[in-house]
Amino acid sequence: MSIVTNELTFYYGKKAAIDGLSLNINSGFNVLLGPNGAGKSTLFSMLTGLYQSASGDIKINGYDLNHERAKIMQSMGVVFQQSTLDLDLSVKQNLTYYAALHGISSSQALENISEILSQLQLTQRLNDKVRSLNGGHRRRVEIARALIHQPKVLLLDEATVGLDIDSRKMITEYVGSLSQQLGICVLWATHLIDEIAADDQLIIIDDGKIQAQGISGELCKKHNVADVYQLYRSLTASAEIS
Ligand SMILES: Nc1ncnc2c1ncn2[C@@H]1O[C@H](COP(=O)(O)OP(=O)(O)OP(=O)(O)O)[C@@H](O)[C@H]1O
Repeated sequence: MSIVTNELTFYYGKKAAIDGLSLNINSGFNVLLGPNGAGKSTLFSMLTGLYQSASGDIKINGYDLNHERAKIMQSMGVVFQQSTLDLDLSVKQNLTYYAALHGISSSQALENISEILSQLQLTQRLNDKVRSLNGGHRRRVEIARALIHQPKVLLLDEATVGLDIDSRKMITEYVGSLSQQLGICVLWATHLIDEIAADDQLIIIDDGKIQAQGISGELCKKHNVADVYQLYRSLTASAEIS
């Protein structure tokens, strides 16, 4: 499982939001850390094929995004920054509809949903309308939806922003355990520094460029700083962080 980008560039008008970005990540929990405006969401839009790179290329699990997008999408799950759930449908309806889009049979979908909702402690909410769920539960439904087709690559853009501490902890631990148990390649974009463990793969992005990539604890040693916060401060121009 891998995501490899080579010299990616993306412009909004004349401004380069992604600027010659080369990334190489494999199975496991990979944290993409950067301040507001660093280019995280733009990179996600490129990795999902929504935005076309002005130059460079993207390979996901060995497939070229320009030529084999359908194959990539079959094994990619995405949780975007903004919710895309239908609030007036139930949890089950949201999930079964998405499973059907992936060509999963109803019986298989129900089996997958039951297992994932149980892991996410949401079984009791299966028939509730999404509108009645709190923010943490809605996020869990989005993660469940992204996992229904058993993806090999999982992208999450600021999945825990705005959630309370318990929900954040539950979601980060769950996604972290998925990446270990199933060998999924997770790319977890965040600007919340406390979500990063010393053994996580860390990619620091700023100004549309990778500023550092490696095991979080090792990067701190290499840059001779005490913690990720100091590492982040030393590598980003306008660090504003929670
Ligand atoms: N639709 C747009 N039009 C023009 N500029 C944009 C647009 N979207 C983003 N930008 C700019 O591109 C740069 C990268 O933005 P992007 O949203 O990718 O960063 P981000 O790291 O995801 O930030 P945030 O954490 O605030 O979402 C920023 O300078 C931003 O102002």
